[in-house]
Amino acid sequence: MLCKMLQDSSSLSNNSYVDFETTDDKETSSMLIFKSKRRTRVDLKTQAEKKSSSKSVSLSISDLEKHPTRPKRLQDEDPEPKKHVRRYVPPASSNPKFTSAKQSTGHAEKQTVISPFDICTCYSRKPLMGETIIPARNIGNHINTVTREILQPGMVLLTNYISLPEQVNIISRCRELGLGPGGFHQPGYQDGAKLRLQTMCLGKRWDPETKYEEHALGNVPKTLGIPDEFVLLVKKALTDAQLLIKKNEKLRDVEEMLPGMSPDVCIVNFYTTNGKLGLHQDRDESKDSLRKGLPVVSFSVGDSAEFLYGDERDISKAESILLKSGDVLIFGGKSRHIYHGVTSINPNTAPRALLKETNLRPGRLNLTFRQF
Ligand SMILES: O=C(O)CCC(=O)C(=O)O
Ligand SMILES: [Fe+2]
Repeated sequence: MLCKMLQDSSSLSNNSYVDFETTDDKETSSMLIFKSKRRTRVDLKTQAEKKSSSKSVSLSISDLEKHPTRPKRLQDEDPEPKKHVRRYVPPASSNPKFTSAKQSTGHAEKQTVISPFDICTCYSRKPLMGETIIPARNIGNHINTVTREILQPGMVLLTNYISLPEQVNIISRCRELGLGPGGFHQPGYQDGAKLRLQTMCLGKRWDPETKYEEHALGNVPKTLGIPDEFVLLVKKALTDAQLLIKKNEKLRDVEEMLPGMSPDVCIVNFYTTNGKLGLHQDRDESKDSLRKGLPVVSFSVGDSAEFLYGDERDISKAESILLKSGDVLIFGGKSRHIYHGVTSINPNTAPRALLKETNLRPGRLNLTFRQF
């Protein structure tokens, strides 16, 4: 393979670089060939090495001919033992965002492997038998009590609603699903613009460009459904929000202000500490769902976030709230069409006990549930 690339690089002018990527079933390597008058320098990097330091070796053409495969020296110099990284190679699809890009470069077959985004820094474990987790309400010295607040008609904030074991389970399920087919990826638009977060869909698929159009998603792998325990938690939160409204407002039918719903869409977002999401409306669901004001139910886990909402797409007129780990925000009925977005993630604000249990990366996991 190396010789083939070098032959191909013979067409290169001097002092020029060419970047090859090769993939075998174990790892992806990138090869940067720098050609000058006398020598050809080859930089070999695995994906992991690409992120840290690169290795390069300067060899003449004759040296290289002695090393028809990856030079031994480079293999021996690996500073760390290789970690096993599960990689997903998506099938070619009509959707450019998911294309695995087996492109013919004219020099070598180039195949881009999309490494799934891992929301945890290393393997997170489930508690062992008999091992106790600090309950969510006893993190630190203060008690985190559940509060329920109506922010405006149809919009309810339940703070500290999701218990610590439930948050641990959310992270572990999302991590597992996020590493598999159809898992976390950085979504974007056809023009190349990208959202500043990682996302995946459970249940029905949504994409910022193609929305819910199934045919536009080509042969992207089908995702798993929404875990049952997530659905139960959404329904419980909705019932509690409705009870709060019922108690506060003299209404004959609470459904008029906040209807119930059965989620069939869950968009999971992961924001690293510089992640954000501009003001937008969630209005890609079916006409019927939007007309009835079927609510969006949002779970926050990890670092807290500055969340803006308002009736106009104008940051200066928007209200701001802090969404913390374990909070549930619901907006339906008259609030279903609010503009909303995330302006910042507050680093180092995730509960310590949660990080200890899960090794969640710095950042915030957000799940929004809707009924299409
Ligand atoms: O992260 C959040 O709190 C909001 C996410 C959101 O608005 C969306 O996914 O549409
Ligand atoms: Fe949204």
